[in-house]
Amino acid sequence: MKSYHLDRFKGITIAMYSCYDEQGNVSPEAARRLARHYADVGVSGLYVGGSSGEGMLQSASERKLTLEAAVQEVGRELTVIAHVGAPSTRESIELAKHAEEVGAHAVSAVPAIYYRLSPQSVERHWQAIIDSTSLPFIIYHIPQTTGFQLSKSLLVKMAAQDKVIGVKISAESTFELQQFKAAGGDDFLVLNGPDEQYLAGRSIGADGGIGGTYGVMPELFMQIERCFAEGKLEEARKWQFTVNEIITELLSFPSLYGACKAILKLRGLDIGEPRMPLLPVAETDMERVRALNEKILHYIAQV
Ligand SMILES: CC(=O)N[C@@H]([C@@H](O)[C@H](O)[C@H](O)CO)[C@@H](O)CC(=O)C(=O)O
Repeated sequence: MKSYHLDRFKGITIAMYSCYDEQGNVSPEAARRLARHYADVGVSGLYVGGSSGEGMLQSASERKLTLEAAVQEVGRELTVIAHVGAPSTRESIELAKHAEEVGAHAVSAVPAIYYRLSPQSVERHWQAIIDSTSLPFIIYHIPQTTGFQLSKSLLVKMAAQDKVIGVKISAESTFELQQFKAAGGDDFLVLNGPDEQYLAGRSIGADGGIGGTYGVMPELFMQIERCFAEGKLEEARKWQFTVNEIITELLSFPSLYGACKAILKLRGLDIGEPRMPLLPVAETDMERVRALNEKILHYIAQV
């Protein structure tokens, strides 16, 4: 059995968006507002600095500012996981140590990006991060962006350590998710990444989910989770289909995060635009964004 309390990592964890001011600088104030909003909605946790958080587009000091703001605002109410993946192991270690200092509850990392890495390199990279703090560690498996395919054997080797408490799997195969769950064992968390498959992931063994589109409709994902936990599978499926209709529309914009941020802005939560090369919503698309926001609010009102 792991010596860490795993339940706190289950449920709905929001992959928090980046927060910038009008000049495009990281805004700790906006990060606090956004984190507070999610805590008030009642989600389980925040995943800070991941894909949705644009960690890879920010300097280490910017990432630290965002994490500090989130932990200070909601660290006593929510589980805060710091994504510390970076192009180099050295930078990831710096971020992991900082995450521990400021009170994050876990660290997580993708394999180092850009270079094609051997499994041995990735293992050494993750191990160096794990050894740099006393925090639990969650592997971030997202092969479609990193190009690294995590094998079951490496997963099993990593999961044998007390500190390695789980994997966030953003690959789209629910079969792989189930295989990782079986390989990791009962006290190893598997967290669903593709939001379109939240219910499928949960049904086949995921313990919860971490997702980017949760940020514009956390209530709907909490509803799927509630229905699933109560065994109301027909209802859970209905809500998953609703969510998928919304995600399909979100993905039709030139940038998913641009659309999500524009929606939050319409609701009074201005967290800036995505950072280039990610695109903001074009003025000509704003009518569509407004209609989508209305649709999401309509569904949220039915929960
Ligand atoms: C490939 C990818 O970016 N997947 C997203 C999903 O939330 C994704 O945006 C969603 O399912 C829409 O396709 C997450 O798994 C990533 C995530 O949680 C993060 O921001 O770190």
